[in-house]
Amino acid sequence: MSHAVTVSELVKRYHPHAPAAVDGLSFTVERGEVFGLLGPNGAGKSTTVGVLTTRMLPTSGRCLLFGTDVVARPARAKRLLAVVPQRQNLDRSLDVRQNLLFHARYHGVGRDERVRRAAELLDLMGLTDQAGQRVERLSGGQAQRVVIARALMHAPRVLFLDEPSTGLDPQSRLFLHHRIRELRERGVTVVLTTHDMEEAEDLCDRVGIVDHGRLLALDTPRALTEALPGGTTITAQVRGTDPPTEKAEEAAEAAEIVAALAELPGADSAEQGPPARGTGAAAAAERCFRLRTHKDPSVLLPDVLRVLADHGAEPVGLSTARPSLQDVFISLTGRELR
Ligand SMILES: Nc1ncnc2c1ncn2[C@@H]1O[C@H](COP(=O)(O)OP(=O)(O)OP(=O)(O)O)[C@@H](O)[C@H]1O
Repeated sequence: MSHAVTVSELVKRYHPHAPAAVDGLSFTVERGEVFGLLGPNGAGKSTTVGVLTTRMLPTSGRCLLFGTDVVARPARAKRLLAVVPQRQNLDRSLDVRQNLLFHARYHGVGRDERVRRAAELLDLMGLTDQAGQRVERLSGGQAQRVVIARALMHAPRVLFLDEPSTGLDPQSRLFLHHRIRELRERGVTVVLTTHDMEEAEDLCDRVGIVDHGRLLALDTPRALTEALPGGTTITAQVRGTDPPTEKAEEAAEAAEIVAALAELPGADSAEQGPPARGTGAAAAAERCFRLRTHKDPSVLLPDVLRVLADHGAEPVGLSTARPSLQDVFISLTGRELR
């Protein structure tokens, strides 16, 4: 069975002498998967989606949707796909429901089926109350939902979302993420582009990290972060001594704590770090210890607390942090994503 999306050695050059915007990209997307292309501005994500959605021609390489070549068979490819662009392009002269119905008619969906699908999608997107409203009166989040509902009216098998959360408030973003998961449950394949690593981590079954038109890594968010050296960090904030002990004594005590933490079974390394909380004298007096592990951190937490208690150190905060996709990007490129 063919993949939902196949991209092979895709190259796109906007000008003959300009560097390639997409530079030999290859990946596949499975049926029913939420797949994310994650990368900074200018990485080539929108260009890749542009070729896949027949909006632009590639310089070389091949793109297939469910086995259909998008360059050789663009009309057939268009029936299989829907795209939600970065900027909403609703028809301002129509109301919400009419936007959906017109789109379906354009795609040859019969009358009864159009009406049925519009009602179902308005409900799915939480827009039933806005069905008769002119689109210019909608909020940004509502308009985004109408664009998605409209895109789904011809029952595409793969939905492309270009930076779907840009400009959305946190509540609308959450709503959108729920709906995208629901679409996956219904068997729709979703390909989204984002430069938001939290979005990619939350939503995507697999993520392809792109930079300068090239694929740097591709895997599940979990596998990408777990492959990083360093593993999970456990941070313990400890109350300062009162009255403050001599500097030398305090340093010796801290070194003992660090050594004991580093010796715990499952610990990869330990160190003393700068205090992480607040400002002022109390915070300045706080001390912070960090331990890195590749094991389940919850198993280590009781041991960490025991080490602190053994040294008379009173914990005031304890937290764990798994590496993020941001850390993966930094390790791959040496720069931050944003
Ligand atoms: N129409 C165009 N003409 C010339 N160059 C273009 C055009 N569109 C994009 N580019 C260039 O191609 C490269 C990739 O751009 P693209 O928009 O695909 O990246 P992106 O990863 O989607 O970034 P963003 O998140 O900013 O949309 C960039 O260097 C961009 O300047």
